[in-house]
Amino acid sequence: MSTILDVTQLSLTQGNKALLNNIDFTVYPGELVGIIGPNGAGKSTLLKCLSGYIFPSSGSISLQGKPLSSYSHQDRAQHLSYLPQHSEPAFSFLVKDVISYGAYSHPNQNNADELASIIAQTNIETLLDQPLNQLSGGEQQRVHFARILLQNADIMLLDEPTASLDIGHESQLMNIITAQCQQGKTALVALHNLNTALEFCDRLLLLQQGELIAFDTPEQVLTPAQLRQLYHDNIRISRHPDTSKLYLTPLRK
Ligand SMILES: Nc1ncnc2c1ncn2[C@@H]1O[C@H](COP(=O)(O)OP(=O)(O)OP(=O)(O)O)[C@@H](O)[C@H]1O
Repeated sequence: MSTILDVTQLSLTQGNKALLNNIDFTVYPGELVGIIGPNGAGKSTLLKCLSGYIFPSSGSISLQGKPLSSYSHQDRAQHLSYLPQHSEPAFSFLVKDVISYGAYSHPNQNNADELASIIAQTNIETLLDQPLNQLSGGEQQRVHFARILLQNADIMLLDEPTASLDIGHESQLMNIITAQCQQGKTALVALHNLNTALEFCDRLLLLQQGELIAFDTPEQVLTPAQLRQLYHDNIRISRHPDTSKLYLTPLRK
């Protein structure tokens, strides 16, 4: 199968600090890839490079076999969507207008049915006529995710899309991403909740201090030895009694 994303020898240096150091990986269509790693590991920096929002110091990023830098803005927006970790609403845009910006890259398509379905899936029916900057953090996150879904790009780059969500909405959002990937979309999602990463992701890309430490199936990446190296004795590593999957919780000392 041909790849959808090829990252080769990607490095980014700011001052004398290497934020990303010789990162190599490839992603296939339909994959749900979790990007994990401790605070400051470089997850957001990597996603910003992949989105074209910032430029690497060296290395290359190919999207569907073509250099990312060769895409026009509109072309790129049709192939790739990006949900940043933080986005402060500067103006009091209405929720329904914010979502509609998702269709900006394909203005001639009639997407009324798709829009209605996305609004229902993300549970934002009652928010549509409200100003975005008067919503809670989790509500704003769901609105931005709805905008990304409407953009309908081949690859979604999502930076901690569940960070402000309650566990029910977290599950809903991850299941929507899973369904999208089953229909052929590809997702790269930065996550801190490792149980969520274990439950939903096909592969995990583990970063630490700007280095790619591992890129493999969740159980191959999150070995007890690796977890101890990353999080020391701050976590409890067990197996879930129902699923036998690895189960990680903060440890009270
Ligand atoms: N514009 C910048 N200039 C210099 N250093 C930066 C810049 N942006 C980020 N960094 C540094 O790069 C490193 C990686 O930051 P990044 O935001 O990518 O980490 P992260 O893995 O997403 O962390 P978190 O889990 O806390 O969100 C951090 O040490 C950060 O201080």
